[in-house]
Amino acid sequence: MMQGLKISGFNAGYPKRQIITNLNVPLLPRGKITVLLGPNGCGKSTLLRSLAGLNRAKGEMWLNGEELMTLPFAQRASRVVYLPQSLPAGVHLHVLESIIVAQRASGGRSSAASEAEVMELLEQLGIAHLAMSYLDQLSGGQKQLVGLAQSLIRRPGLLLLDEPLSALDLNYQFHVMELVRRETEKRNIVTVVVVHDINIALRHGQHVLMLQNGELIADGLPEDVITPESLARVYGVRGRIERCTLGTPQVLIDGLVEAPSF
Ligand SMILES: Nc1ncnc2c1ncn2[C@@H]1O[C@H](COP(=O)(O)OP(=O)(O)OP(=O)(O)O)[C@@H](O)[C@H]1O
Repeated sequence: MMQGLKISGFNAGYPKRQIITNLNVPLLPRGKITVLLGPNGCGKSTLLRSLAGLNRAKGEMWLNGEELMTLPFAQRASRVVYLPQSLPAGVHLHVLESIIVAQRASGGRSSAASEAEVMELLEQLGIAHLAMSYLDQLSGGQKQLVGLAQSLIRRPGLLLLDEPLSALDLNYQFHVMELVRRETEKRNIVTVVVVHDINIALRHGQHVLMLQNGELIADGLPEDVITPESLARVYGVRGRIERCTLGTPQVLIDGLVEAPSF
């Protein structure tokens, strides 16, 4: 049985607008973080939402040998969790309750998490002290961490995180990506994370997909996909890859490929 996520002939979009056309992704590995990159508006959120069954789509998606597109929504939702860019506003629950509610919403495939398990997860995310705080009284970054806890507690086979770092400070970005990497490995799941920061992708991604205008233009190891050529083609910037003293690759941007005219 094929392990990982395979996407074939995938089409997705909105009633009057097709965004993703005939997307084929040979295999996203299990136990590893795949980073999804691409310019604003290229279709990253549309793709993730469609994989989660939240947007209309056609085609095939195979997760560990099981075809998910033909499953009833509730069964698919127990296997695929999508964390949107921001949590819905106006939910008057405290953090602990919201995580228990999220877990119950996962369709009962996994046994109920104990309060101790939820608290341990909050501890790992550094937000245990917020367990009794109301969601609508949290900062943007704290809400993102709660969203991550709500996603992980549902024990998905496919975890889709849409810009989970956008409100986090530098230290938390690092901490959260390390946690997501550890959990992805421990749970042996497929995790896809949308980020805009190329250096986060290089440092924390173990596989990279690059989208442009709804089409997959590169798929592979971070250093094979993030190159001066792809940066110029996809983002229109002149970039080079340098190594820091610890050997980690970093992108330095020297300017735009074509200077804008004023
Ligand atoms: N509900 C909608 N109805 C019609 N078009 C939409 C809808 N939502 C998004 N789009 C369009 O689909 C295209 C892809 O949007 P999407 O949000 O998937 O891009 P993205 O790559 O996630 O962008 P960003 O990096 O800016 O978040 C955009 O042109 C957008 O205008």
